[in-house]
Amino acid sequence: MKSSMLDNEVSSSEAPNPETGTDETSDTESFKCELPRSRQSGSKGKNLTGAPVIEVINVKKSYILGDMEVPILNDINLTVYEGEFLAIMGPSGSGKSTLMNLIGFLDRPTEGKIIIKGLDINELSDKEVARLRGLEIGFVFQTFNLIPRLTALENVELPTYANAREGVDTRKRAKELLNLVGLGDRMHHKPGELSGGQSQRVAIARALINDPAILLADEPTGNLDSRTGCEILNMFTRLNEEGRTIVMITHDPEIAKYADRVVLVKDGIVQSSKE
Ligand SMILES: Nc1ncnc2c1ncn2[C@@H]1O[C@H](COP(=O)(O)OP(=O)(O)OP(=O)(O)O)[C@@H](O)[C@H]1O
Repeated sequence: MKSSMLDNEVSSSEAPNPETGTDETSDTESFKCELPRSRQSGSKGKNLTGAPVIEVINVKKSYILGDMEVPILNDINLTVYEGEFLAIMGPSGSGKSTLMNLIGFLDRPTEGKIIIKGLDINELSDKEVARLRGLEIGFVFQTFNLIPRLTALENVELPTYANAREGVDTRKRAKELLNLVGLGDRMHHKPGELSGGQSQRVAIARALINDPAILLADEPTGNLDSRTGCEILNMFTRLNEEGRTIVMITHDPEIAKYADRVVLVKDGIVQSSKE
């Protein structure tokens, strides 16, 4: 078990609203996230002495449309270190999700190398890639991507059907994770019976089921009201402080403040990287 977050109680700010039983709020416009102290300027200064956990080297990606090759990523170079919280920003259509999908082995680059924890995807079989992805990478998407006919508990367990760590009682861990994200009383609900914030909590629990080293999040708060979004970001902050490497795509500079470092993808390259 990499983190101790399972042992922690869900903080009151992350618990569902006791009056409504949901985590949705009506004051969506007025609410503003208070950045956790550890994220406020001057107190970040994280000492990243860990090994590179993600290396993107001279990566190009194009799509074939009809008989045309459309280049999306021209020459991406990016290193993410163990324990880092990185935000990826950039204009719509610039290729942020494409890059994330390459890092998460959901797609392969046209050229170049992606190395995860020292393993080069180009040198792995499809089976090895699937195992590395299943055990070391957790995904959180803007649209939650839960399976509608499965309960919250079954959705959280789902990744373990393909890949699971040896000796782990996955049912027990799935329940612990749902408790952790404040959904102990919603385990047997299906996604259609959950709010957006609750659905995203299920998706986070699912992403953590195999205790991955890396969390990849594509606009994880994009479909949530601001208060619920803050709660999800605070959850990410805690997961990061416990040692997980996080890469998050966002359009919102306020959300990017949660990260240690922000990179900008534009015109097919990583254009800037500011601490
Ligand atoms: N499977 C695909 N086939 C062809 N083109 C694709 C495919 N996937 C993405 N694209 C194109 O690649 C470009 C980059 O898409 P991508 O989703 O990576 O951008 P993005 O920066 O994440 O955008 P947004 O911020 O709007 O989500 C877009 O022009 C898109 O149309």
